[in-house]
Amino acid sequence: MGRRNNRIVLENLKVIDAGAKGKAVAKAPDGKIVFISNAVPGDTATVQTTKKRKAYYEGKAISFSELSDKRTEPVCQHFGVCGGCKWQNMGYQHQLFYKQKEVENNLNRIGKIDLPSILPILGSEKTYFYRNKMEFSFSDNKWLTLEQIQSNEIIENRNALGFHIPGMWDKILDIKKCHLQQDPSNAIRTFIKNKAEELDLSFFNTRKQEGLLRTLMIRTTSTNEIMVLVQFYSEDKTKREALLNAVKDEFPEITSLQYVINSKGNDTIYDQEVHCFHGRDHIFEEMETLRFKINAKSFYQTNSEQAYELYKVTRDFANLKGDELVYDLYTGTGTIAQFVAKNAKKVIGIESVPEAIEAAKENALLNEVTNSEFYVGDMKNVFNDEFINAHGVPDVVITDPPRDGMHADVVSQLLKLSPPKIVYVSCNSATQARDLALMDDTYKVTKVQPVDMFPQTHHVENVVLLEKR
Ligand SMILES: C[S@@+](CC[C@H](N)C(=O)[O-])C[C@H]1O[C@@H](n2cnc3c(N)ncnc32)[C@H](O)[C@@H]1O
Repeated sequence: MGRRNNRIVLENLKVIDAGAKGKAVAKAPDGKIVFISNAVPGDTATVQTTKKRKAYYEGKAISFSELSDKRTEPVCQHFGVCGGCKWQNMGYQHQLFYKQKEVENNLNRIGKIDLPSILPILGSEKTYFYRNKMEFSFSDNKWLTLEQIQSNEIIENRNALGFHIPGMWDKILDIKKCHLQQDPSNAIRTFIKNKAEELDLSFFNTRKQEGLLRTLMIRTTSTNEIMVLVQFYSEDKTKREALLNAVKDEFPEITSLQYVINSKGNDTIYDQEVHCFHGRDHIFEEMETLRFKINAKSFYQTNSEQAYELYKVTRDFANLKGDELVYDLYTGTGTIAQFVAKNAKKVIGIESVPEAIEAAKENALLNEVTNSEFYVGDMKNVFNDEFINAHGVPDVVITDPPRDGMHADVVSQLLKLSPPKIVYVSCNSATQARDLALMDDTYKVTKVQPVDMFPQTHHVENVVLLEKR
């Protein structure tokens, strides 16, 4: 162990695993665990620590004496600076291995429950260009790389259109090409940046809260529809129209060109009026025989192809016969509810975002799904005895909570109702494991299927079937 700049340098650590938040894992000579960014299991790395805690260190690999055979060349020029695809330097089969392992570890270590053998993770056919939604920020305070700073070159144009540097709210990495969204996403972003500069539209400065252009959202669908939304800080009709007309003329394939004027302190558009500049105010995504109308504020799973795989697993696990009352908790825009509706007597979706419930109802009408109902509210308040008395005791519950998992009151209510089957879809197997442990006396886990929705990242979805003991 050596010391440099008051930080500990740990030399020649063998990286043995990939851990939480996608960090590589090694053991320090003093026995503590070291979580390392920028390394791959199988590497031998010298690590500079950035954080020291009682049981572990956090740090960054600064050199390697041995490179892992699990490594692969990252395709993206922004890898290592952009926080988006931290596992791009690891082969996809190895990414899948560590995702599967994370699910197994969480269910075993946190859940401490009897498990069936966990089904092999469903990998994604597309490992790049799989996202249907990207959001970029404009900034007049571009992040400079170490090379740019060291070159002493005077950089006059500090405009950027890209992503926040991890942990830095006011620094934006100027993205040249992102490998996550299909064409023409990159072409649209590049055109908008260049055109904005040509037309002299100022880029936002978050600290000073100045500048005209704030954010850009691009949504694409598997049916090749495109939505583009530009967020401005203030109204300058001449400049706004000049930019949006140029975008419309350059990309006639855009289905929906919209804008927002948002002068408040943060970028979220959810409390803002969205104006349609050209085309429709929505696009359509399709899944099997269903069509989903998506507007600028709608939630839709960001990997459409893998969402279809996830929903198929959910439907298989539910194994509906047609006479069941199904509850779809945390229904979002009601996509799972509508996906399983034709196999059920009735489906009831509950969700806290009112706009999502409006969209769920609209999509159900559009899809002629007549046996679904949707209700809005916080789950722990809505999913109560009064609601059950009014709507009936479920035969099957599908639950797909956010990363925090289910509120303890929701778990208690599930146990009280104890439907024969619960299908638990989760984007965080650690909180899922916690909830499964709470239900273990009443429910046996009979199937577990991890699904990869986000290649090149450590994130993994997991579907579990619980059957009443
Ligand atoms: C992981 S998403 C699932 C969405 C949906 N099942 C789908 O596949 O598109 C979780 C959903 O839970 C909703 N949500 C979060 N907290 C909630 C709460 N306390 N009560 C009800 N819904 C909540 C979110 O708005 C989000 O739509």
